Amino acid sequence: MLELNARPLTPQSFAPFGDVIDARTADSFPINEGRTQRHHDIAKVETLGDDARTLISIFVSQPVELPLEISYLERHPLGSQAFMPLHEEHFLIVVAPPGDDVDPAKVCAFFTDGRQGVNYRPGTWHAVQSVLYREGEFLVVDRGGAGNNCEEYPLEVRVTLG
Ligand SMILES: NC(=O)N[C@@H](O)C(=O)O
Ligand code: NI
Repeated sequence: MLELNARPLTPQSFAPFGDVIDARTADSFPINEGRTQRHHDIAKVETLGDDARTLISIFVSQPVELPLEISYLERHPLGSQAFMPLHEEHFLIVVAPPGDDVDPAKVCAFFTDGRQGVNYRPGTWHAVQSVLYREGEFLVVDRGGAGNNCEEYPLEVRVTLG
């Protein structure tokens, strides 16, 4: 069993896996006569393969128990997948870099601060959505279309916090 202690999510630490979606760290500029600040082009949505299209969905998730014990990671080779909390929910992230095999030494675990979302780039191995403490509601942007866009990799991981 791989044991990991989750650490705070930062754009730099998450860079090998995708983007952190956070108004506080994005480039922004005023629009709408100054009434709105546009936090611009925060994450790269990618949809690959036949009949690819972008999906917008909402996930309502029940909280996970801690320590989080998972038995597999998954990846979406044909598209990115973004999760943005709608009510400042905190969630756990377990990721490994894209590739056909997962090197346990490269598996990382993070926790978010409520203001952060993530966008997994295509092929990033990750645990399924794991909200902490209370039911969570997330806006999800990912890829629809032909082909298999969800592959699993068996891996036993236990994640603790703090
Ligand atoms: N299956 C699904 O839509 N969600 C997963 O990909 C996930 O990462 O939670
Ligand atoms: Ni996924």
